[in-house]
Amino acid sequence: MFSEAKGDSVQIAREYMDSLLVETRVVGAERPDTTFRFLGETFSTPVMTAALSHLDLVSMAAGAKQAGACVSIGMGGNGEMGEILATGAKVMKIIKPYADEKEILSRLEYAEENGALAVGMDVEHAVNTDDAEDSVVMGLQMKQPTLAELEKYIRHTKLPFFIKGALSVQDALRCRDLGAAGLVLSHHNGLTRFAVPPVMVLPEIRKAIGKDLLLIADGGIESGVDAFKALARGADAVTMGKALMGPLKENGADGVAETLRKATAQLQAMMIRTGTKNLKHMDPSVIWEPIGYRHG
Ligand SMILES: Cc1cc2nc3c(=O)[nH]c(=O)nc-3n(C[C@H](O)[C@H](O)[C@H](O)COP(=O)(O)O)c2cc1C
Repeated sequence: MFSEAKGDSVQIAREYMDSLLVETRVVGAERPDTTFRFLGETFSTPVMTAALSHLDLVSMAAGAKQAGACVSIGMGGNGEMGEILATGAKVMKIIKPYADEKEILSRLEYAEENGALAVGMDVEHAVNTDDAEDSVVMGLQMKQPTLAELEKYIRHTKLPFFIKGALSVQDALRCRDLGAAGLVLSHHNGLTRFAVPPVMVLPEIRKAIGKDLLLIADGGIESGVDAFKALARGADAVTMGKALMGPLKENGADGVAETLRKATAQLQAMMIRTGTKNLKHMDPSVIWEPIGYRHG
């Protein structure tokens, strides 16, 4: 039997993130620019909102828009998606791996017809954590999509398609071959026990796929310092989830905007301290990691 406490992937990811040290390169550093160009749009920051659900996502989107950030949204029907899109925020809709294909196709079609920026699927949420049963989420049955099904969903839409839950080179290569636009590297709040932290596996995935896929690091991003570490290790963007929930509850859209702006300011400070002039010049060699795990 494993230790449940030790197998908590959220905790493992936190400890790994905090073990990473940053080398300063301040001499002659230029004022950094956090402008983020993504899927033909320009954002003020590469810090996005995570694909949350069962919350006031309309205010979340309004706050992200205020801060010039891209929004991802999770489970929810087309009605809610419409209200979120009406805020004018740029939205990536992450669709659950529903067993009923109609649920997937209708959301893909709605997202495309109503101006979403991108879509995706959180494939990591198909099965339960501690048995091999398919999950039931909010009364809706999930199912692990086959490669053929995933390819069908990707081809069903003209929108860029992101696979959320890929966390290995094997999955990254498969997603690229299926025609995905990118990955959200995630273990979905520890759904997989003892999961390799996204920020740990990032450099290996980046090396394997080069620029073929956009990489978004998800999980445990609580500050601009965390964001900097993920970006330096090869992410194009990061998402912030739980860290936005308190500010959303307390101050609605303004709380979300303020938190995203603060994270972006912290990211900018880390960039100036490391001589990183913009997001295109992130350099993994500024990060020092303790010698520890090796891919076995
Ligand atoms: C309340 C809540 C609802 C979530 N709903 C979804 C969802 O519907 N779809 C999804 O892909 N992920 C969902 N997630 C997972 C988040 O997108 C994210 O992967 C996870 O929270 C880790 O990021 P964080 O540490 O920044 O929160 C949810 C997380 C929370 C806390």
